[in-house]
Amino acid sequence: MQIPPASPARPSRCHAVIPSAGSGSRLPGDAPKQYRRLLGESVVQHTVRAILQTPRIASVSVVVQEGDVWAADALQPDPRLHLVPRGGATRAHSVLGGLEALLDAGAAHDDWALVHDAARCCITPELIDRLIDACLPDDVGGLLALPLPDTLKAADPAGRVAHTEPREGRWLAQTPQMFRIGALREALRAAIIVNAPPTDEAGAMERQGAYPLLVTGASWNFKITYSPDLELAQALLAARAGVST
Ligand SMILES: Nc1ccn([C@@H]2O[C@H](COP(=O)(O)OP(=O)(O)OP(=O)(O)O)[C@@H](O)[C@H]2O)c(=O)n1
Ligand SMILES: C[C@](O)(CO)[C@H](O)COP(=O)(O)O
Repeated sequence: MQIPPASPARPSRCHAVIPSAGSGSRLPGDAPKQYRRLLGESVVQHTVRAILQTPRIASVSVVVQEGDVWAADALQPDPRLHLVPRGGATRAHSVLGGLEALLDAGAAHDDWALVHDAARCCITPELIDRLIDACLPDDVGGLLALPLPDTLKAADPAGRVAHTEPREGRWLAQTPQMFRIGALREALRAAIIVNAPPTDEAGAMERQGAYPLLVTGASWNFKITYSPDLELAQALLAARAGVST
């Protein structure tokens, strides 16, 4: 991979990092969920297409496990797209592998990384632009997220309600999550070294004392996690494309 040089118009570039190295244990099948097919294309191909349709994204790194047998077939070649076989034990390890590959390829420490789950294939260029617009002028960066829409219950071990949690000020984290590459790499390294890999990039930054910006996302930017999510994603993508399923 080689990163194109920065230009005077765009001194800090935006790079997408797509962790695509998970096993999808909550959605068992012939292949990990990011390689399941929707409307004849892989989940990750739908994700990558939306990102490539965002002109401000300079490069897209899809992070896969070494020896991944599905990725090459699952993605259509594009000059801005790179396969990075540096997936790790957790999502945080995979993202760290992607950031290190970007730096090795010539990205600058103060370029931005937009980390986006391969499994959130209903993302749109408009949402990505919303995040970039909000974060570019910010010192820290931030993430797409949604204010909690429902009443929140805490469960006891018997599966009964222990109590109702307050929902004011609670948000559901989505992706992309946008931070400076150098700062995010240090934050992920620091968390991993003490065996506390966070489940998202904002979590790593929070451990460093930062306060990431919450930028309103969309309910349809959901993560494919369980089997019905595949059907929902297919229906949504089909409706957008004007085809029947
Ligand atoms: N070691 C890992 C684990 C996850 N991911 C990626 O992180 C994203 C979000 O993670 P999640 O939905 O939890 O995926 P999985 O870990 O694959 O699913 P599960 O937790 O059900 O096993 C997915 O695109 C997944 O491929 C990754 O790149 N490397
Ligand atoms: C990053 C994330 O999508 C934010 O909601 C999520 O945490 C990733 O999934 P995981 O199941 O926590 O690995």
